[in-house]
Amino acid sequence: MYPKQLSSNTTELYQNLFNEATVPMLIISPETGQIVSANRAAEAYYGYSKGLTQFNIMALNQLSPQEIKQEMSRAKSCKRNYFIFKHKLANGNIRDVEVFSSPIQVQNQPLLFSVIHDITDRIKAEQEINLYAQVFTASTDMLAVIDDKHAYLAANQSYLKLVNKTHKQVIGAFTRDIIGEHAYHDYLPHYKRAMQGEVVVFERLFYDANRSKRDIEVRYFPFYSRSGKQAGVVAVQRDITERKSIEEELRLSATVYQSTVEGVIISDNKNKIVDVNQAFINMTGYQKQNLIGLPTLSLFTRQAPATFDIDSVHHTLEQDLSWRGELVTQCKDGSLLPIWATINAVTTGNNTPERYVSVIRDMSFYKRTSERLEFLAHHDNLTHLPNRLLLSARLEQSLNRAKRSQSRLAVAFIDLDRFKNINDSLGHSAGDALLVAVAGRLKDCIREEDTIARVSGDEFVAILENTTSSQDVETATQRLSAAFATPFYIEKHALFVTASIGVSLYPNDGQTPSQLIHNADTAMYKSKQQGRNQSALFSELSTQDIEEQNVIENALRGALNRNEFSLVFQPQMDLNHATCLGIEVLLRWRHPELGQVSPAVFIPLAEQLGLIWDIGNWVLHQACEQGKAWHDLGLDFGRIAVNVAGMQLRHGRFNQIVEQAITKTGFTPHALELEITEDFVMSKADEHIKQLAQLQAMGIEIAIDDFGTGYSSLNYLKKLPITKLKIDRSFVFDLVQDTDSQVIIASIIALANAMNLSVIAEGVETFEQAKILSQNGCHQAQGYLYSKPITAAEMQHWLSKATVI
Ligand SMILES: Nc1nc2c(ncn2[C@@H]2O[C@@H]3COP(=O)(O)O[C@H]4[C@@H](O)[C@H](n5cnc6c(=O)[nH]c(N)nc65)O[C@@H]4COP(=O)(O)O[C@H]3[C@H]2O)c(=O)[nH]1
Repeated sequence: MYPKQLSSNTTELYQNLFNEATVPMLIISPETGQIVSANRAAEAYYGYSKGLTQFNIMALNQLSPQEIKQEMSRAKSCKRNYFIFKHKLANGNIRDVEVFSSPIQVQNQPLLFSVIHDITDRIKAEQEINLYAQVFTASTDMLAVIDDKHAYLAANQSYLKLVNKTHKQVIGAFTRDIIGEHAYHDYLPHYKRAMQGEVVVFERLFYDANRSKRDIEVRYFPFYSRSGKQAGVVAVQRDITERKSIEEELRLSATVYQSTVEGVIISDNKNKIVDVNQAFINMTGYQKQNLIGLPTLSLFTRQAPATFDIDSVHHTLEQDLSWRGELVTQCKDGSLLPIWATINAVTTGNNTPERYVSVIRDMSFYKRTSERLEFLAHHDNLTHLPNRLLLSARLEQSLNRAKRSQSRLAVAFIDLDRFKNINDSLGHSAGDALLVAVAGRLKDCIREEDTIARVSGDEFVAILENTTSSQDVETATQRLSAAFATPFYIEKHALFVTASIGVSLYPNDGQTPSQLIHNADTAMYKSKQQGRNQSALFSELSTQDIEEQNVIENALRGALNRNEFSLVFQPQMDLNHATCLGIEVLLRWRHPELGQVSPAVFIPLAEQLGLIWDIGNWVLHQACEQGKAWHDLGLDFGRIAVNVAGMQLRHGRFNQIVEQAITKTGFTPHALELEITEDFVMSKADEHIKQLAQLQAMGIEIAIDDFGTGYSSLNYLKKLPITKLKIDRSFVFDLVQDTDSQVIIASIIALANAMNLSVIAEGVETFEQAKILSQNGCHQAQGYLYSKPITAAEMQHWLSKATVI
């Protein structure tokens, strides 16, 4: 509905107002859109002075005639009275305009009165604000605007997520209420600085809604009102947890790189060195600056291992982008260092190598350790001689050589005589020192191509190559024996040590390492039986010797049950009165096939096999029974002396067994004497003082057998509850000719006298020996001169006669 018609005066007034108004105004025909009239401000604005009425208003909008039509009909019917268009000015600028249109009627013609507002700048500003708002909202940084009263003016989604609150809860709320008292106090000093116009950057830990720890970087910017007054702070917070952990990883990697004990070489894509770490410098002694630019692989020698091939390393690196293996690098001082290298390419996205990282591990320690382990596996720990394993391997090789060259070789088995005595009397450290010294001498007396090995305790085996003639064998054996010609000085003792040697020969005595070693052992055993300190050839052993060796062990195991043992008796004489002071009981073993076996052979074997306990108990019981029987017959024989092996004494129940033998047989303990070897008793003197004292308290006497062959301590001799020393028969044997033996015997006698012990010599065969002994103060003797060991019946007969010879 258009307003009613105006009077002409009013029309003129409005016309003037229209023309002079500072706001651009247009009068437009709603039918056509044609500009009917434009005021001066409009002409100035559009830049068409006096020419604006030639335009259709919509032409300014650059619409098509069809669009103009539609727009006009919309304008006529539409209730809204303003529109926003883009109008083109005369200078070609396009401006955003807001058109306020009011329908008027002039001279019955319906017109549109339009006021034009240029809103280009406002729209631009709005667009800008809108853009910022979008950025603000969408930013992954957590943004909040806080006013000077600590209240939130704005907060974006990320921030709301961080504090786990809604927009409504946050806006207008105080920071203290949203982030909590603790965080508020943390933030406060930074906020205060920002409120003084500073840009503040700091980091802090934040626990998110899931209670996971996050690293947050906070930036506070001051923000100002239009008046230029600071209105608050813009807080930009960024979750730097990932960045921090990457930084941490990098820092760690850098620390590892510099502090690792493994050398690291970094090279470029042409494998030229760009950096090395300190460990590599320490390892090789090079200066870093001298290495930069060198081809990495040039550091590794082509020497060892033999399989190393630089070209294949290049090839593998190109193909697999990694290589690992054993190499050798030459250090600055020229030494060669075994290393384990792991080379990996660092690639770009398309798998092209950008860098190579070589990690170098010093293998010298492992090499040394494995060499050491290898050595230990094949050598005896004490003497460092080859052990049985290496001996077998070497013998195998020697045999192969001998087979090829049709030559001969000898295997010598060397066993120290009475080594156990030394161990027992001087202790294990002296025993060990002796073995080391023996090993040294044996090593010195063989040729370079020969081998000397230690196969067990005091047993050594030598491989003597190219021993073609029997003269060669004899010379080699003599050389081995010569190793024992002079005493060994161990712990201030001069030890005269001998060895029994057995020799087997390839090809006659065996074809394999085990056959040859076994046969040399058998020959050695024979030389022991023959009285020690000699050598025997396996080829010279009788078949019986060899078989005996093999069957003796089995035979001994059943000997007691088969009643193969018996006792013989040998009187002990008073030289002054030619009366019997005692009787030594000696064990005999007769095997149905082996015949009589010497105690020198079976007693050590019984000890070795652990049979001596039962055998010894049997002897003790039999001896007591026999003594009782003779007592019952009224025969006077002084004491019965029974040999006791070390192993029996070591048994916790020995004293009990003695007591039982006495009780069961009814024999008097005062007529019993136990003979204990010097070696054993000295080695365990402290342990056995109490045990022997108990026996002595029962009335039993203790004598020390084989005196002079061991290493007695005077101190222990004084402490031990003993009453008698038995001079070993080896001294008596050459008493007449050998002044050394005379001196030793004189010393033993003097010692016994000084300690108030009685002394008896064994093995007396001649009157001359008896005379010298007597002259030196030894008035007791035992030996073939008086009687060989005889059976119980013979002894009984001997005793029942007038015991005067
Ligand atoms: N050449 C020579 N020899 C003489 C003479 N008078 C005695 N003999 C021998 O000297 C050895 C003395 O015994 P032993 O030193 O205790 O040495 C004994 C002893 O250590 C051990 N033995 C013997 N019977 C037993 C036993 O029942 N138990 C233990 N544990 N060992 C025993 O066997 C060793 C050897 O015993 P046998 O062969 O019986 O050798 C005996 C004896 O027959 C002589 O004038 N000239």
